[in-house]
Amino acid sequence: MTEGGIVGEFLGLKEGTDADLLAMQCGDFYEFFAADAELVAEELDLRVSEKSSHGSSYPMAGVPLSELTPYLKALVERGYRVAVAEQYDTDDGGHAREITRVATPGTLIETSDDDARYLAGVVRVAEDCYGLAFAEVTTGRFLVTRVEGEDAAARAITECYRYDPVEILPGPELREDEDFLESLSERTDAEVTNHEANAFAPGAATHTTREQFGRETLSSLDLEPEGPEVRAAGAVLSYVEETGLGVLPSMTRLQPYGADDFASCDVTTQRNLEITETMTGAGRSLFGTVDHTVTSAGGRLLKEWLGRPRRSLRELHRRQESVAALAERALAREDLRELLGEAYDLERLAGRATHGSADAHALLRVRDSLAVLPKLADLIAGDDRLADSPLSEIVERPDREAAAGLREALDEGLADDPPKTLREGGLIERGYDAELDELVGRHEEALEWIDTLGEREKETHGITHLQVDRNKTDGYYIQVGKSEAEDVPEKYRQVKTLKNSVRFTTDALEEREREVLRLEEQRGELEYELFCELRERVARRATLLQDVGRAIAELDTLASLATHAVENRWIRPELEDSRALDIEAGRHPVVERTTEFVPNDLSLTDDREFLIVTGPNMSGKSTYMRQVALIVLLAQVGSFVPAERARIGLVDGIYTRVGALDELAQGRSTFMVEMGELSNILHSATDESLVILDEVGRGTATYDGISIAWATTEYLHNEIRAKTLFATHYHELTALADHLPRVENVHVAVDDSGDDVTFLRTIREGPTDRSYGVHVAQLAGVPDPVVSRSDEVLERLRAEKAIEAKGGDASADGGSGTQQVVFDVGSGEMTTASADGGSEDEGSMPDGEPEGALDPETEAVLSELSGLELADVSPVELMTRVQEWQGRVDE
Ligand SMILES: Nc1ncnc2c1ncn2[C@@H]1O[C@H](COP(=O)(O)OP(=O)(O)OP(=O)(O)O)[C@@H](O)[C@H]1O
Repeated sequence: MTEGGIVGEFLGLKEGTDADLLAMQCGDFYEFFAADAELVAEELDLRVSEKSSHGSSYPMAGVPLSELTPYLKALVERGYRVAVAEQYDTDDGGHAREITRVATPGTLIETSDDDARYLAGVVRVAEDCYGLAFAEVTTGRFLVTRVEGEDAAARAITECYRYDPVEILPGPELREDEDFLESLSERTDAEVTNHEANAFAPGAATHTTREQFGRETLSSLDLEPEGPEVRAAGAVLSYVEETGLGVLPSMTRLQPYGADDFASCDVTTQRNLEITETMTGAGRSLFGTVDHTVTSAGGRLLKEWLGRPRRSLRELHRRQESVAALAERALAREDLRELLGEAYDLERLAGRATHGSADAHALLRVRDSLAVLPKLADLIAGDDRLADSPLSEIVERPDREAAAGLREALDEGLADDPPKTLREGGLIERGYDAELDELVGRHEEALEWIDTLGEREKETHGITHLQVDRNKTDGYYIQVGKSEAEDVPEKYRQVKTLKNSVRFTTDALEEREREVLRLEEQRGELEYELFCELRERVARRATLLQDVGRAIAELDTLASLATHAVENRWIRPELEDSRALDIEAGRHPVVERTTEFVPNDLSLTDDREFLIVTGPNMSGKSTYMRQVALIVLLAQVGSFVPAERARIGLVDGIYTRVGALDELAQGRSTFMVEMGELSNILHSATDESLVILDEVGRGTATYDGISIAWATTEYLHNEIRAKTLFATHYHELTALADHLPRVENVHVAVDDSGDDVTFLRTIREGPTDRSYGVHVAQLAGVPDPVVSRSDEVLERLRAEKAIEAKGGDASADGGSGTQQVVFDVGSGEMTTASADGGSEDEGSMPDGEPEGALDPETEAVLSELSGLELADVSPVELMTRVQEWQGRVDE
């Protein structure tokens, strides 16, 4: 022990670690001292006591050894890194402690959370080149990728969003990059940990990676030694090792993936399309709607698929074929799902076995899950339709012979109902090990001798009130009623007198007792040894468990897609390598679940690539566009889609600009966010992409907005040639269809033949000429006088086709410099003219003579008008203001 006593030892260990908290073993407890004790007590509601050590008193809080795990979990899940120091015996007969592990969010193997918990490493080797590694310590998954190009930083962040890591290790070069770190913290909830810089060094990282995955792995996977992804991987491995987890054996397979494998679906788009979470946090995401998986691994895989649409026709056809087969065979599908429900999370169990934290029940779960595989295979083989589908490949992929061998070994080795403890016997089945059987035989024999001793003694010595029993303090004893205590034979030695009875022992009983204890101990030890052998055998088969787990997850995901397709009348889309996008009677996969949905068509072809979608507020423009994006996404996941027919040319990416609810909360201007997203799309989209734009330009003054929307349309149409749907309230844009060959107008129809306006939710060809904004204002409860006045203003605007703003005096003394401003609603152009006849803008000059000097009220109105920030006022408020100004000027 160090000089400062136990607390001194604690503080010394604490100083040597960068963990936030230290749990130090002291006998049967893990103790936290000093500030750590107070913090832990506060977080976990523990009682704080005082510990005197070397003349001072320190706060102390502790948890029993066996209960550390839940506390550790709770602390790590709250974001703390917790070091654990274990006690060992020293040569001089005392105790000392050393830190054996640091539990962090990304290395928390004890999690009971079904979601994946990735630990990520990110390095930047150049402005336009990042390497990423994502490892899941609980399952052993280990993925690496490289992102390159002008937008590499944004794409690296998108990858992080996609895997949603719980802990991120940025390379040394990223630690000062505030923009990057800020984007990371906006996009993920991960803890950021600065792991030692050396671990990211090219040489060291390559060495670590080779040590872990094998010398030849890098070349066989086509990964460049010392490349960015290898550096990220090496750092992650070194961190896992340093935190003392020892789960490294479950990380057997390095899986590189590339940008070309997947259609791009960046963070913004995933959020806009509400794939795994909704923008407001309320309602259902796409995942929440289509998830019918019955295993947690299946749920994780489905989420991953939805976030990563594919581009390979082959892979998609394979998934579609499987979904189709399962959709057709309702009974077999239900049987399959029932079987899947019997499987546990094999990937996670593999992790626990390699980590050494699997108990006998965990191994039984491995056994039972492995037993599901042949049943799944039989079920698939027993149905022609399923047997002829790629589902057979999925169940044949894992090494079934090895799986059967391991299952048998577990079946033979493990007792059916083992205790929770590992060292007290009862774990191993009889017949598994001859030595154990012999020990158990002798143990049972000795117990039998003791069990029957009472009867024998009664008979031999004629004592009626006699029984043989055992307790902790006295061990085995013969208990005789007081009235007969005098009559016991000589060999009885008294050990204790109670009120009504006396306890005795004999040499023979003592000897048997010693034998029982010795045999119990030997049996416990041997069983533990045999159990550890079994557990190691399972650990050595981690890859097999991962394969079987993956097959089960895949079947579950495919069965889930099939179930949703059947229950919601989804159809199999035709996929092709073309630019076609043809959807008949398409529906929104989430909205259709809660609304009487009106289906709509979409047709994009080589000469019709860009649709301008107009229609009143609330008519369904956004829903229509999102539904198209979601149908394409689902098709590229391999799912069926909500439509009556769909022909889909694969896209290389889906890009959206929709809303910015959450960004607003973070204090950025809506317009800045909008333009940032637009800029990203214009840089990233290609002629094979699908672009969805909702109301671009709305966040700024009208003329700027129209101009930006106009130019964006031209650029997307002329330069990029992406398939685009663009919803707008700027009717001026509909004129673009006359100028740009592949632009067409569609609108969401309403019925206004009666007094009221009815939303028909139907998409029709051509532009709309009205926006019914005033009607929506009325629906929203805007007071009647404002609504009727708005109608009047609107009528006037329609009739005159121009808003005329009478100009004020340019000079303070009311001189001659008056101007007129005219916004021509038809052309969308604004013109101004000064009173001396000079035109400041190109365009038509308004008729009429300039007015003379203005009265003060009009001047006041004009000054308010010129000071008005259009972006800050809503249309309804604007109308109210105009109404007020008109009143003041008319007087
Ligand atoms: N095809 C449809 N069938 C049934 N309901 C629909 C359909 N399309 C949209 N809706 C419903 O209409 C409402 C308005 O839709 P949406 O938000 O898409 O309108 P919008 O035209 O984009 O509105 P705004 O221009 O004000 O943003 C939503 O509540 C949606 O559920």
